[in-house]
Amino acid sequence: MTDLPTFIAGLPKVELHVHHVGSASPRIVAELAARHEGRSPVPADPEALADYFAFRDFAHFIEVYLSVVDLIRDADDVWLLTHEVARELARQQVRYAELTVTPYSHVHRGIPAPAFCEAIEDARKRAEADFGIALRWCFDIPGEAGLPAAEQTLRIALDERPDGLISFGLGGPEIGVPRPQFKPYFDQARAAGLRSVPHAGETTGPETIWDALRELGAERIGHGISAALDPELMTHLAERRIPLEVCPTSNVRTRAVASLDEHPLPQLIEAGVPVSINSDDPPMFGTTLNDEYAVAARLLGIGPEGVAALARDAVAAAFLAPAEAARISAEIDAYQASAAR
Ligand SMILES: O=c1[nH]cnc2c1ncn2[C@@H]1O[C@H](CO)[C@@H](O)[C@H]1O
Repeated sequence: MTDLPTFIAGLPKVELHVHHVGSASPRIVAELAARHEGRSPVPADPEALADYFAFRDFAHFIEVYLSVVDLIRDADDVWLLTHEVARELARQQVRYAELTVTPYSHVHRGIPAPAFCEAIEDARKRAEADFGIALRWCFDIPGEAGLPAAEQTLRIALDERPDGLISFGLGGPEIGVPRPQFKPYFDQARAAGLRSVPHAGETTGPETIWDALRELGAERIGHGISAALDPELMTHLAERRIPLEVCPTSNVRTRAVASLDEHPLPQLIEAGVPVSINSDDPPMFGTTLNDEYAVAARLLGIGPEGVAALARDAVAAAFLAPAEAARISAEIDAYQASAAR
């Protein structure tokens, strides 16, 4: 049996909770910063960038995140970012990824919605041809921008409707951004066939998750880690098979959780809550999806068998067609069998 990091590196995976801009690697950020020389607080030097991605608290994280969003100024920047994010995911043997994109933030900075959607779609198709990875989009509302952003995100989703668009989300801070106010927008998105995947229970308690389920029709929950504080909620998630998109290192780096040893992932798994392991904003958190599987393995005390099971659980939680999900699961089975020899 190969060692666990090597096993994880070769394991076919899917990723369900990873942000477009949040995945801009130091190299891409440096390239974008150089393109718009001097008009950004974001350091172009990868070393200095590592220090720049050290967050005092969640609000500071959002502030830094938005400063990277400011680097993306035109459709070419969007294309470059998207194609490079796909390259990095494929390098980690990701076969399928649901990438969270925040169109409002880019349109708000002057990139027309049609040009933005054309750029992500073209990069998505090129990535499939170049790297063999299937990308789909979650369009999320930046919660800090409130109802005007909800309105525009819904408009872009319904008017542009890029082929890769499959879900509708809500990101940004939860504190001061109650979920029920977004119900009209999620109702319309779901009526149009988009799947509901809001963030909830990352920086606030279980009641935010209950709101996301009851008011926004959430089919999966972004993060959702505070469910561990509410046994009734964990039972509900387990019985209804509503998956949480857990991003362990993100929660520590944004200070949502004090340390990995205090991360509630083991309690969630113990309660039978469906969980997928994800990286969220990998370069910002100094991690990768492979690293997150290694963190989960350590927290759960599992080896290759358990890690392969986590990968299958993510496939089961994905908005994949059954045949495609079966194909990726079979690839995981074959890989696990060959690694065991
Ligand atoms: O871990 C996270 N939690 C919440 N929002 C996040 C996270 N990572 C990235 N964003 C993104 O930050 C944007 C700010 O406008 C939000 O749109 C959200 O998508």
